[in-house]
Amino acid sequence: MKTFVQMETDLRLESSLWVNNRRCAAVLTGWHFKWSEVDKKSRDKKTVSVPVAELVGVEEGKVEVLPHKTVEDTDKDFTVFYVKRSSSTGSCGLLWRLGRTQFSCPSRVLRDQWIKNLRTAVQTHTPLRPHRLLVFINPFGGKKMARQIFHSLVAPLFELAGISSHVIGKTEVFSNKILKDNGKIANCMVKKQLFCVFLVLLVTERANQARDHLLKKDLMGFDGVVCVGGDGMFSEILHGVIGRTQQEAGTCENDPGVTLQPCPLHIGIIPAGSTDCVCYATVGVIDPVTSALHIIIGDSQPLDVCSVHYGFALVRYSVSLLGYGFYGDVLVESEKHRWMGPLRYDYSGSMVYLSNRSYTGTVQYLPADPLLSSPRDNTRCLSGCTVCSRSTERLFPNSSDSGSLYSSYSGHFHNDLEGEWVTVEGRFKCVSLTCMSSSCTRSPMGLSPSAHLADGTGDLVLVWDTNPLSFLRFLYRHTSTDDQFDLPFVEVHRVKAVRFSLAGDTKEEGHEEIRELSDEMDIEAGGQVRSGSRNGSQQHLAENATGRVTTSEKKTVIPFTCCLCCKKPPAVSVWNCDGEILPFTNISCRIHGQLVRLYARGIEDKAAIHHCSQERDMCNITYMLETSLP
Ligand SMILES: Nc1ncnc2c1ncn2[C@@H]1O[C@H](COP(=O)(O)OP(=O)(O)OP(=O)(O)O)[C@@H](O)[C@H]1O
Repeated sequence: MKTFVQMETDLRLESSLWVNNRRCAAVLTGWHFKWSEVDKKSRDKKTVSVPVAELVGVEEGKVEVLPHKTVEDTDKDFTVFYVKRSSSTGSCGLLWRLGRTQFSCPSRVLRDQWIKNLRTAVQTHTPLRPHRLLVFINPFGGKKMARQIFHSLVAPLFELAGISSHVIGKTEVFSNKILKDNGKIANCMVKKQLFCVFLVLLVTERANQARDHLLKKDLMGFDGVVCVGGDGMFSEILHGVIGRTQQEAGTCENDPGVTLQPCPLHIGIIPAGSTDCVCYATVGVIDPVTSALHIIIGDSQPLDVCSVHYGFALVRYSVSLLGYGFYGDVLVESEKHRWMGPLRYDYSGSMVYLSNRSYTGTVQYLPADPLLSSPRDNTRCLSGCTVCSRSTERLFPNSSDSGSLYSSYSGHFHNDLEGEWVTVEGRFKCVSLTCMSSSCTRSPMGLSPSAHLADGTGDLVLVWDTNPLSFLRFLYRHTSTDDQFDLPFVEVHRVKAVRFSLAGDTKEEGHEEIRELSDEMDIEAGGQVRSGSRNGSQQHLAENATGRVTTSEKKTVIPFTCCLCCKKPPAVSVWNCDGEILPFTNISCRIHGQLVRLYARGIEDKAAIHHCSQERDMCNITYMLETSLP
């Protein structure tokens, strides 16, 4: 802290600058860059204050970015790019846009001093800005627009921030990097602006290519991985990043009791899928420009991850929804109607609802400390959430500085599996577990509105069997602000771990199903499970470094085979794990606190930001009046 104060003092720069031919008083304090018109009456005077952490780039001359980048290279001007917020309708977060202001100085010397100081401030105070990024683009995700989204909206911003998106083509070779192109693998050249940043682009040609790349290729020197796609693509990258970290740490992911190592690589999500739930729940808006700006400034949002095991074999990781019963059935049904596009979810939801099914099972859960937080406490996990920050200290107790770089957490993770398990048994409409609110555009409050992104817990929602009308009421409440847990047949528990097993009369059928699936899925002792393919997009857990898994990929046998008009409803449902069907019913789940980090900062509180900026303006006005200008 002492050094920063010192740096802040060192970096102080104050002078008159001209914006649109109007004289402004400008001050750079290390943490903020502020300017306000000096010749206006004080009550009309407005101060613009940009945190240094939110500066995107500083360039010489008068720079325009729209419709194309143009630079008028004068020697007394410079242009500053920064994050500018605007509210958005229909989203819970704020849209970020690129702010731009051109400044003129009385002399070239002063101009150069401003540029140098602004760049130094950024380099000093934003240590998590990425310098090397690996970008994966799924050209088939969502509306198949991922490539265009990246090149038209994201690459220009990366370039401004010094992350050039000039693709090395067949005729161009940059530096000594030999690159494959023709649109498959392209490397980018680097232009020195704020930083020297290196970007590698990979447009995927098949499902799981990104995951395999992350598991097997040299990742030395990369700070982060950017995913341009939807939730399925994010999940692929999540598995790659976690798997690679455990491989390198020598941690056995198949052991359900093992403490997983937190991942040093950050993940950035540029939303370009048909469902972008993880992006929505961590940023508050589905907007490629907002997400790109979070990546550029190196925001860092820890995220809890749930591991799912079948016996001593890792099945998958989940961050948003792990749901049995209704949510599993809807996924199975929707897979049969992929041709309908996104409409298939509405159609399948209605069909499954009308079939009015429920399933027996035994749920065991390990409750989280009720004194820390509760799923019914009516709080929202927003940017700067105190529950999550306190959890960082609890999850990483031996870390000397819990605000320090993430890599320093390694090896200090606290294995928090103490407590008494609770067992409930009965007939459920659905059982679901989520590590985040899982809010999305359709359900702005999400599956569990008070769930936290990074507190090391998940919310377990048990919906007991009930009549169709009551269940509809429960489902409908997800689309409004009404409390979906305030119903007599619904329970919600904040938990650290969950086990599910088939119970009662379904036991035999369940075992049969698992035997069948075990035949389909080769599991070696201590090895990982490889599940089968779902329309080419299901992600499979890969062979680990030791090559213990040897099977080839096989077709998934979905146990839930009967159609909705069957006379006899199925006794067993399936698990929906972040949009993928799990091939096992009896599973154990465990939440790993802050296992990965995203280039995000959580959902910004619109009201607080507005209040804060008003206060800052007032404060700055007073400050300006008191400051004598040169
Ligand atoms: N080149 C590719 N060809 C086919 N599938 C791919 C390719 N690259 C990635 N995938 C797979 O496509 C799946 C879906 O991708 P993504 O999440 O980007 O799009 P989406 O439209 O949101 O998907 P969903 O079908 O889940 O709604 C992912 O599971 C990913 O593994």
